[in-house]
Amino acid sequence: MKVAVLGCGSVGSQVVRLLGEQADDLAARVGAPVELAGVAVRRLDAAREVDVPTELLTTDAAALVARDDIDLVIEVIGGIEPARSLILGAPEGGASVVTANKALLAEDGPTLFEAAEKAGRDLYYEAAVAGAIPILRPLRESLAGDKVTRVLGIVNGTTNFILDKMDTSGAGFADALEEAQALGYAEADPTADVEGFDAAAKAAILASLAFHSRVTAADVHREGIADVTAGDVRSARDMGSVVKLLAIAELRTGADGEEAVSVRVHPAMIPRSHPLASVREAYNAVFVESEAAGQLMFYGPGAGGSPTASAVLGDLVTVARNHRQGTRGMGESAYADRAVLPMGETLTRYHVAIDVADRAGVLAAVAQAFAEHGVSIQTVRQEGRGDDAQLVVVSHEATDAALAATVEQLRNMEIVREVTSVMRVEGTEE
Ligand SMILES: NC(=O)C1=CN([C@@H]2O[C@H](COP(=O)(O)OP(=O)(O)OC[C@H]3O[C@@H](n4cnc5c(N)ncnc54)[C@H](OP(=O)(O)O)[C@@H]3O)[C@@H](O)[C@H]2O)C=CC1
Ligand SMILES: N[C@@H](CC=O)C(=O)O
Repeated sequence: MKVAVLGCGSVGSQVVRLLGEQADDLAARVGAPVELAGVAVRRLDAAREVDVPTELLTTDAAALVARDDIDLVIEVIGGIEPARSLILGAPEGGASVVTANKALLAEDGPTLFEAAEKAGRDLYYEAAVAGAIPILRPLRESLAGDKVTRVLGIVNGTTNFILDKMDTSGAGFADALEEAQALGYAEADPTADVEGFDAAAKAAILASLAFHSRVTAADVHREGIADVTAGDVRSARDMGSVVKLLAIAELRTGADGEEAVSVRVHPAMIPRSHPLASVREAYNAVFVESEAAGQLMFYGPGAGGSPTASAVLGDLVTVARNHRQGTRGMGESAYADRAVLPMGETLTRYHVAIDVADRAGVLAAVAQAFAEHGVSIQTVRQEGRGDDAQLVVVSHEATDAALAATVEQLRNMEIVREVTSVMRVEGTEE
């Protein structure tokens, strides 16, 4: 089994290391030696976390993929191009593909699956979602006989690391991000993490598999953590909650009465008693709810070179075994034709902190604003007096559009000095 590794950064270097260190075990599991045949990089002279024999290094990834002795291409370059062309080129040349590239899969997955299928080759991508956690195989295979109704999780290690540091050590956003980058968790451009693009790509992949539907990154409502302030984190703490960046994919009934898919990524407050609240540092966790199985939880390291390489090598063994048996794994399941629900129609809950003028009737006026949009209030409490007076409101579930309109109205009220924090709330309504 001859393997070409494209990219030798955080993930690729660990794939190369494991291919060397586990060579005997891999050969035993596959039933044939697994040989590293080449490693494509951008810079030949860059310092690497692993020693790669000079004769295996190349900057010509396309030529490596086109070699007719390559059985498997592992793509860990990332981004859209040249990754897409290389992944499309591999099956044409007779090789299967393992990739960790969620950005590309969420943008153009079906094109890649079709190319692999047409050529009778495998395309596996367990590492693309939640690092080392086996979550895609369970969704695709173990739960294939069940009906998944909801997937809820923390799927970005970098943002979880940042929010955790802000909560526990009072670290500033920039310092926490720098630490996450040094640890190899962040994407080449950390905007993808911070602005929620990475989590949105993973949410699209999860939703596609969970609901057998075609969901792309563009279908996902996305908000990152760049606007989460120390005040929001403090506000959450005062409520006995934490702020997490959540990816939520669920089946809901649309306005037309048809089953639709709702997929979103946004920061949310969750109670400290919620299992997701205890997911620390760069760990990820994914809850899956299905009709027959009930609730399942998957937890583990969601980012970093070595954990991600573990998932890549798991796929390698599967592909190699298929290859030895002259077969290929099941392709993606047929796509159900489900609409994607607009965010405005999605049911959510809000936590709103409002600096108000401390005078009679304030509470009634604020409650009236919520009522006018059909949003009922779960709890409201007043903090401080005089110039420091603040109302903290937590709503019951309502459409996101109604909640957003309520906040807009609050911002325009004369008695409201400032709406200081608006955040969605997840977890049981107590
Ligand atoms: N880091 C993580 O925790 C995780 C990453 N992933 C995914 O894994 C993939 C790789 O991520 P990561 O290892 O962090 O990325 P890095 O930025 O650390 O590494 C990228 C590698 O690709 C090489 N490269 C870039 N452009 C080219 C090119 N045109 N031809 C050949 N090689 C090229 C770079 O070469 P050079 O070193 O010479 O610059 C580098 O070795 C991405 O898709 C990412 O989303 C998935 C899960 C977790
Ligand atoms: N940048 C990503 C890496 C893994 O997918 C993250 O932080 O989760």
